[in-house]
Amino acid sequence: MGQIEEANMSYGDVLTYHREVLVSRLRSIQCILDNLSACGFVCEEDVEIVQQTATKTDQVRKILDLVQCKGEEACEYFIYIIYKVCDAYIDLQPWLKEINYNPSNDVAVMEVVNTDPISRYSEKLRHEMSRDTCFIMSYGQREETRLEELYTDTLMELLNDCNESLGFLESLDQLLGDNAVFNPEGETIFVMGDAGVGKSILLQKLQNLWSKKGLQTDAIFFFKFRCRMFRIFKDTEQISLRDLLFKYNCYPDHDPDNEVFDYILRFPEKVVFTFDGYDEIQEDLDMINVPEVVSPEDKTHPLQLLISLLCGKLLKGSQKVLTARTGVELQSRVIRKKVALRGFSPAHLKTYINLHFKEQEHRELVSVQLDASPHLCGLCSTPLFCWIVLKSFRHLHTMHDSFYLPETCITLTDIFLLLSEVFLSHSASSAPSLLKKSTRCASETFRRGLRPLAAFAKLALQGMERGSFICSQEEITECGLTEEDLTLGFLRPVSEYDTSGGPATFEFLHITLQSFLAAFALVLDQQDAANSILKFFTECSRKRQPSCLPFDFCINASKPSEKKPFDTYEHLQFTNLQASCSDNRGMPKAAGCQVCFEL
Ligand SMILES: Nc1ncnc2c1ncn2[C@@H]1O[C@H](COP(=O)(O)OP(=O)(O)OP(=O)(O)O)[C@@H](O)[C@H]1O
Repeated sequence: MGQIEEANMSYGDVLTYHREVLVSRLRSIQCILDNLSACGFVCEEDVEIVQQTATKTDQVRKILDLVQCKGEEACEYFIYIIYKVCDAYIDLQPWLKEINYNPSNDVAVMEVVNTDPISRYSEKLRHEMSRDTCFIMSYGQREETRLEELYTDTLMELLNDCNESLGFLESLDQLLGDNAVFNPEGETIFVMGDAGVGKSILLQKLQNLWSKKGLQTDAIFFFKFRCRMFRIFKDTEQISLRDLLFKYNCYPDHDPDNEVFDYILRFPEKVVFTFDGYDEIQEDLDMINVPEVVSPEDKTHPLQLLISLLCGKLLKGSQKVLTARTGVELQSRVIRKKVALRGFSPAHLKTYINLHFKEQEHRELVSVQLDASPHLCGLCSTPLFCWIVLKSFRHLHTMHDSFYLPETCITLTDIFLLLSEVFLSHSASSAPSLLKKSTRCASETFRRGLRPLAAFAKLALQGMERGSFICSQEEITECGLTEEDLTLGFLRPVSEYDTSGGPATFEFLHITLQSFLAAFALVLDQQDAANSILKFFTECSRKRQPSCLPFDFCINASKPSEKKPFDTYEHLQFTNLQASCSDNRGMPKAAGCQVCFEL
């Protein structure tokens, strides 16, 4: 026999006694009907009668009447459904505690299927999130690696509002926890770090953990956004919060009564958001000059929605993780806690090498090379550069049986040249003979690959001049690139936000690669005067005030609505750096590059 506090009461009596609570708090009616019907407690006609009843509360009354007519077993099963599908009947969980409900052995063997739209949507989100996050995209579309086979922890330093260290996060699953929160009123967890330090991968891992229920949170919804997505909207475009969530993540199925959205509004603490790459939209936010939106029903510009979410004007209490490059400022009152990504420690680097190379002999050879070159090793604390370096080692080994990089003192320029060589040699080589490795001849590879390389460089420069990281098929063709060139790996498709079914757009594998190629285009163009090589320097010298977004647009009431071509500066710094490196090879060595890179 199951237990309820009013020990002598029958389940039927409990339903009568607590009828008011049940009528006012029971929401997901379909799930109750589905299960009652599957177990034969109600027939099709009963279901129709309930569904034809006008209001939700009257529907609950009808169901209560029905189960009470069917007897004790039906009444207990009704309570058992509420007990089992706790997400959907979250409002009634305190009531179950109050009556001290424990299922009887008889009812515990009965099946309950969760057909509630909220739970189903949560499952759908988890499923899609798991599918979308289980691979790390590398080498364009050429090669994808399972996240779990390559993900390595990085140093995650907790900071206070004065950027003083509060220690290090032990593991990523604690990111959403209360540890090191310096401003409980703040709504946003701010993760910052240099280009390529692994901010996006960290979010990907976080999303993947949530999809597998491996994250310390009881959030049942998780919405992920790349901030650059917000740039695809025209200035005049307006959307609702519902569209932002569902259209740009995933739609709830079978939810005629909008229960999912209502639930999100009622229980925002059950929602996690990640917004990746705030630096990419900082200037766009500067231009917004209308007051913040606070109504979840209103349509407004998506950037307004973003600001309202980050400030907690919308869905207050939801958890938000925002990433940005080092140097981007947010007002402290918005920030709940701050995490600075510091890249791989020597121990992480060792783990990462071991994941890359299965054979002990190879691991040792690579480690010896890295130990012999402190500059190279320094670069490898940044996961992106580490990935390039290790890929290059692997490529040299596969193609030429060698594990030796050309110089012991290596600059970023060398690293990107090596990456380009790897890409270009893919097109040049027929499969290497099983017995004989080819002899490496970098100059020959570049000579043969000059046409596509110059075309990619032109494309990169044009994008840089426009302040754009996305290129259309048309621009690609105009630069003389063929379909075959696209498979080299310099570009990767960006299709995630192309809901209109329009032609595909592309982005460079990484923004630093685009910067390098843009610099390459400048030095390639022999017609250009020497001073034009450094043309982005003037842009970077217009140093901007650190922004106190997301509030300063309220203060600066009117700003020009025209978008400036040079929105952010770091990639331009990088282009300048590469241009000056290329102009005088070997001058700023890797460590120097690293310092400039952080400017
Ligand atoms: N934790 C990690 N484990 C393994 N590889 C990583 C990790 N972090 C980053 N990488 C590698 O570095 C590359 C770049 O990482 P990511 O795109 O996350 O950098 P980022 O900090 O978001 O850069 P940006 O500021 O330019 O957007 C990844 O594609 C991946 O190959």
